[in-house]
Amino acid sequence: MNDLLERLSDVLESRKGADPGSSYVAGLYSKGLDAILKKIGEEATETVMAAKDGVPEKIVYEVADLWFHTLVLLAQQGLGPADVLAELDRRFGLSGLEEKAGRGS
Ligand SMILES: N=c1c2ncn([C@@H]3O[C@H](COP(=O)(O)OP(=O)(O)OP(=O)(O)O)[C@@H](O)[C@H]3O)c2ncn1[C@@H]1O[C@H](COP(=O)(O)O)[C@@H](O)[C@H]1O
Repeated sequence: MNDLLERLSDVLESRKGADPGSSYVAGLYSKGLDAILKKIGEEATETVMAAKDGVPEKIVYEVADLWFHTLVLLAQQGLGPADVLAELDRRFGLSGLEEKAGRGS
């Protein structure tokens, strides 16, 4: 589970240059950055609507779609989940909460 984002990211990387008709991700890459950004906008809106509905399963489903499409964006930009996790880790370290949680050195 811990390395799921990395494994998924590897799959997204492997779709680069693949036949656009062979996979959803390859098709999205072939449409370009604007198409990826449009999907992120749509999934963000669907997440908002799910939260307004207040159905937990719907929220999880839509957030998964949103996370997935942001991972596609990162891959398309030559980035990956490790870059985002490093930034979150940096902020967590800055907050001082890391030491309180017993993780600090
Ligand atoms: N996790 C996902 C994943 N989450 C969501 N989606 C796709 O994202 C789209 C979500 O868009 P919508 O909800 O708007 O549904 P839609 O109307 O079908 O969307 P469009 O086709 O119109 O864009 C759907 O087509 C989903 O199939 C995903 N497609 C792929 N993955 C993962 O990515 C890997 C590679 O996928 P392929 O490139 O398809 O092999 C797979 O092994 C999966 O693990």
